[in-house]
Amino acid sequence: MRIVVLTGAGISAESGLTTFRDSGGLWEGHDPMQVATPEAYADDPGLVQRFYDARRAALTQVEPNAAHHALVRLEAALGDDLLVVTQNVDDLHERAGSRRVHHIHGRLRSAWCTRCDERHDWHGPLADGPACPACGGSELRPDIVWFGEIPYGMDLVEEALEECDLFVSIGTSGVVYPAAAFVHWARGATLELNLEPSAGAGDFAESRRGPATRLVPDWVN
Ligand SMILES: CC(C)NC(=O)[C@H](Cc1c[nH]c2ccccc12)NC(=O)[C@H](CCCC/N=C(/NCCC(=O)O)S[C@H]1O[C@H](COP(=O)(O)OP(=O)(O)OC[C@H]2O[C@@H](n3cnc4c(N)ncnc43)[C@H](O)[C@@H]2O)[C@@H](O)[C@H]1O)NC(=O)OCc1ccccc1
Repeated sequence: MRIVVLTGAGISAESGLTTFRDSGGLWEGHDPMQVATPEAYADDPGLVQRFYDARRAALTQVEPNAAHHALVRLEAALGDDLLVVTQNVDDLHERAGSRRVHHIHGRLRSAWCTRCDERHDWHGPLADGPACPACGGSELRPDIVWFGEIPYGMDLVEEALEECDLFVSIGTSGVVYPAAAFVHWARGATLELNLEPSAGAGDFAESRRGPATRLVPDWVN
């Protein structure tokens, strides 16, 4: 049984990470959808860097939850027949022990040098313009896919969806594309596990309602 699991902010909500739409959504009075754009970074790089520095720092205050851990158990059972595709930029899947995780929208704990194109594991702030460990330049940006930018590894994801026997979507509102279209790209059966109906709920063969920390372990066990 080849399974592709798509996760969104809802799987990390019970770990204490605010989702995009549930937290009243504002950051320093800014709509995240406005800050997470190359235009915002061009206009006010300091604002965007502080946005991601704050979220990167918040990772030290949270731990993976029962939903993340259940997917680790599923990976132990399925091995390479399970792929977790996440829209999340947090590292809770990996900290729970998942190995086969693909971040289509990037990672908070990675910095990308737009001068030498190197990527570096990064835990500290970027707002103070640190030097790139590879080229010494000061053009490190968050390794995050912003609105209007192409998500990472779409070929890998498309192939996995075309070959899967089951596609499961966990904790996502189904509003942001191309992730919101994956249910249509999936060849196999489709299941949604979400607190409330997502925008694409009607496109799933089955939808279950409830918190991820209950729904995901129940589904895996
Ligand atoms: C807003 C939307 C209309 N706009 C888009 O989709 C745009 C434009 C667009 C492209 N195609 C379109 C077609 C139609 C319309 C618009 C478009 N898309 C893009 O720009 C994308 C790039 C989008 C990526 C942007 N970056 C992010 N993140 C990183 C940044 C950052 O994190 O700061 S998106 C970001 O927002 C999205 C947030 O959604 P969710 O994760 O679902 O979170 P949300 O808060 O919305 O919902 C939480 C859900 O969880 C549930 N929940 C809450 N608590 C729990 C709980 N406890 N348990 C269970 N469930 C729970 C709730 O009920 C809720 O349903 C995530 O994807 C997240 O990564 N790029 C692109 O299309 O390039 C071209 C292309 C495409 C394909 C191939 C080649 C080229």
